[in-house]
Amino acid sequence: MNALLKLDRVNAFYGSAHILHNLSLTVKPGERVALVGRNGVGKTTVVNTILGLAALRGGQIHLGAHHLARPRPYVAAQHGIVVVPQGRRIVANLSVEENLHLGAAVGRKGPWTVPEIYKLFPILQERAHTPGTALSGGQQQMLAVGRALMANPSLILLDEPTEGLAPVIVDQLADIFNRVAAQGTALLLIEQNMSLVVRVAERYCAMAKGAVVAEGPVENSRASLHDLEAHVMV
Ligand SMILES: Nc1ncnc2c1ncn2[C@@H]1O[C@H](COP(=O)(O)OP(=O)(O)OP(=O)(O)O)[C@@H](O)[C@H]1O
Repeated sequence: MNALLKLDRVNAFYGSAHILHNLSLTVKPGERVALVGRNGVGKTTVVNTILGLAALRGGQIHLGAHHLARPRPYVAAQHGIVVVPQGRRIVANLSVEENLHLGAAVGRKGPWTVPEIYKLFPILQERAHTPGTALSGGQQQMLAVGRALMANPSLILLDEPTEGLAPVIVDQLADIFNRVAAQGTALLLIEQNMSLVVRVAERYCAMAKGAVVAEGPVENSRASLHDLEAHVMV
């Protein structure tokens, strides 16, 4: 079976700044992969390159069987790959429910509808008509995940979804990510909180200086946590 996402020796730039250096990475259907590494190694740039927000100049990206010649955000979504961006980017003048509908704009059919999102996140139903940005940080993150699910993706790229959130919210999100993955959606989790990574991921790719430099299995164990922390310690 084709990988959902395959980056093969990708080089990416912001202007003349060369950020990704021959980076290779694969996510298969249903897989839960963590992309880890210190601040500034280029994790967000991996996402930005898939979306066309950083310039791809060398190497290849495949989304399933599709060769991504000109990356654009809507092209990724059409092929079932959606992003929960760092900072969430909830649209300020839209309600919670309107923000959810935005996620469905790509028109992919599948199990996720507004009522299904409300079953996953009852708090979003309670606050359906509130402006999205009036929610707490944790609730906004739930909204960002719900909005991504509305595109009925085969793979969700989560860019630091727990940044700045209280441990109790992180626990809730870990549970949600596991429920979403159990239903068959693959995850690529960019995360600094390794205790979340060991609860959600089954494999890690560690980055340094714009390339993947190590890969391995992840288990919900102390040994795995220790192993992962070595890749992010400054
Ligand atoms: N728009 C931009 N223009 C130029 N350089 C950028 C731009 N965005 C990021 N960079 C640089 O690219 C490098 C990689 O940044 P990136 O955000 O991908 O790292 P990261 O691993 O996601 O780190 P963090 O955990 O801090 O988000 C950094 O040196 C950063 O300063």
